[in-house]
Amino acid sequence: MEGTVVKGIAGFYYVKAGEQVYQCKARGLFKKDGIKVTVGDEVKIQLHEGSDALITEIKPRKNAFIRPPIVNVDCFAVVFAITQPQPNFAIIDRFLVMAEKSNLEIILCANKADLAEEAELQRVKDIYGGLYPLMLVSGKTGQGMDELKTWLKGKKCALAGPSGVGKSTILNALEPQVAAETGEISQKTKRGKHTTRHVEIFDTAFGAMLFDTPGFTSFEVLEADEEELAHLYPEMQDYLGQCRYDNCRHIKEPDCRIREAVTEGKINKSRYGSYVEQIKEIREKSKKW
Ligand SMILES: Nc1nc2c(ncn2[C@@H]2O[C@H](COP(=O)(O)OP(=O)(O)OP(=O)(O)O)[C@@H](O)[C@H]2O)c(=O)[nH]1
Ligand SMILES: [Zn+2]
Repeated sequence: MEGTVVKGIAGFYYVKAGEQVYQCKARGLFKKDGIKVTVGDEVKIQLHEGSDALITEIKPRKNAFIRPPIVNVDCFAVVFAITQPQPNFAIIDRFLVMAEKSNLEIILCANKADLAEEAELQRVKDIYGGLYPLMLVSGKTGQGMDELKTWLKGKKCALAGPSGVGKSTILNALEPQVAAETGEISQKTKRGKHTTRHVEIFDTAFGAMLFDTPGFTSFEVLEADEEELAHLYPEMQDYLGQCRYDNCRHIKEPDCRIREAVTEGKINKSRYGSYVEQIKEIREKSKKW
């Protein structure tokens, strides 16, 4: 039988196959390959009468995240607030770069549309409108939720974004049942900062599977290298290879096509600023080693 690992606690894995969830054990067989069964895994299981089922095979993964530990994410909904708090575009772009690197579909959820001024909305549209599907939503009023559901349907999705932008509120608007269960857990988690908690993926009535990943707020490391970074900015693709130097990093080099495109307004300044910041960060990090 085949199914999806929806939860792992204390050595047990919970595998959803059809409408049933089976409590399973995983024997040592994966450990020798350095693989640990993870939430999101597609697996084969064997049922044993009178005892726990056994996971016998892990299917190849599409992608894998360490913090939080989840795999096979089809879609990242990167959430930010259009206002209150003001968007931190550098952080949004880091989420986007990570998502680009992970081979998954990206949608942007600009939340708190109910509070946003026209100018604030316009700024967000100017930066991201042509790059990614951009949804103006409000977890509070429900604006945009139907459109969001249509995008998420049929996929394993994670809401990602900084603290306080409204991820829990959106989750609640999408599927109150899921939010209720995760709310309880986060209450417990908030008591101790380093409490580890389990990750879970929930089936929704509208046909998406949602990872409950409240920890998906920041990144330990930016895993791109200098050369790769520009490839993770979709708007730069058309211009790569047209700079004077083959190894141009598009910072100060002469005859740089990317910087030209920024001047011409073809690449957004805010996005380019994030790129430069990330290059500097990658350089800093390589100095330490
Ligand atoms: N007006 C308005 N307020 C919102 C909206 N979405 C969230 N809020 C409020 O913004 C605050 C933060 O929302 P949360 O859903 O807790 O944010 P979060 O991203 O889950 O935050 P963390 O749990 O810290 O990661 C709360 O006070 C919400 O009531 C919205 O669309 N409109
Ligand atoms: Zn260049």
